[in-house]
Amino acid sequence: MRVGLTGGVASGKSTVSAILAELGAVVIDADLLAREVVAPGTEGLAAVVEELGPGVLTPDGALDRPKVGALVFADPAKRRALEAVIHPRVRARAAELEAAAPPGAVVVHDIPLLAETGQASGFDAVVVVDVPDDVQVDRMVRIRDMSEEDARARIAAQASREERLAIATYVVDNTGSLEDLRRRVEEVYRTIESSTT
Ligand SMILES: CC(C)(COP(=O)(O)OP(=O)(O)OC[C@H]1O[C@@H](n2cnc3c(N)ncnc32)[C@H](O)[C@@H]1O)[C@@H](O)C(=O)NCCC(=O)NCCS
Ligand SMILES: Nc1ncnc2c1ncn2[C@@H]1O[C@H](COP(=O)(O)OP(=O)(O)OP(=O)(O)O)[C@@H](O)[C@H]1O
Repeated sequence: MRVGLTGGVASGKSTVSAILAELGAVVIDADLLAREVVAPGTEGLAAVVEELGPGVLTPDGALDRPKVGALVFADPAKRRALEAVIHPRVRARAAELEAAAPPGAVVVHDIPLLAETGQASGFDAVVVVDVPDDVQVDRMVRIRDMSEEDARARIAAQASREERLAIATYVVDNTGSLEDLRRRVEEVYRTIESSTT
């Protein structure tokens, strides 16, 4: 069983995937892989430098993530260039991890840009974590200390709430408490598990 998990920035995907992992799913996290493939010393990092220039490195040779974020969320062409380096490498690594999952596992792919990259049809089910834009902004500003402008730029780089809901098999509303979220995720997981038997 292959499940896609998505949602806008700061909607609660990582929180949902942590609950799904506790419930027994094998979770493959695209954001984590997107860091691995540009770790210091990788050919992925060299390819990013080729595209965006050496100014995107910190003095110790790592990707300067805040700097790259400021660059690519203000310039769609640069964002696409970065994605063209990172996405194929993330997909290859995700496929390797999936191949190593135990037989019969529920494999959850946590992919922020699942709707944007047209991957929905490749999954048996798609779970969308849904909150209004203002809740995303509030969580980025309050918890992550981002400016409202940066938060809105990231949202603007993503599919709309409606575009994501259109590909959902299951919608997980995350406007309530963390306890509400856990209850809903357990309910969805039970339904997914029972659909595999
Ligand atoms: C621009 C980068 C360096 C900023 O790093 P930073 O540590 O601030 O953010 P992080 O990687 O943890 O991403 C946090 C969230 O930002 C959003 N986001 C990231 N990349 C993108 C993008 N290309 N388009 C739209 N939203 C994005 C997602 O909601 C993601 O969950 C980084 O996000 C990146 O390398 N992005 C390009 C790769 C990509 O598309 N990743 C997303 C899934 S593979
Ligand atoms: N129901 C909730 N109530 C209060 N805070 C929440 C709730 N759900 C998530 N959060 C908090 O909001 C923040 C964003 O959640 P999380 O990191 O799970 O989102 P995400 O979608 O994975 O983000 P990103 O797109 O940046 O990877 C976290 O600090 C998380 O603890």
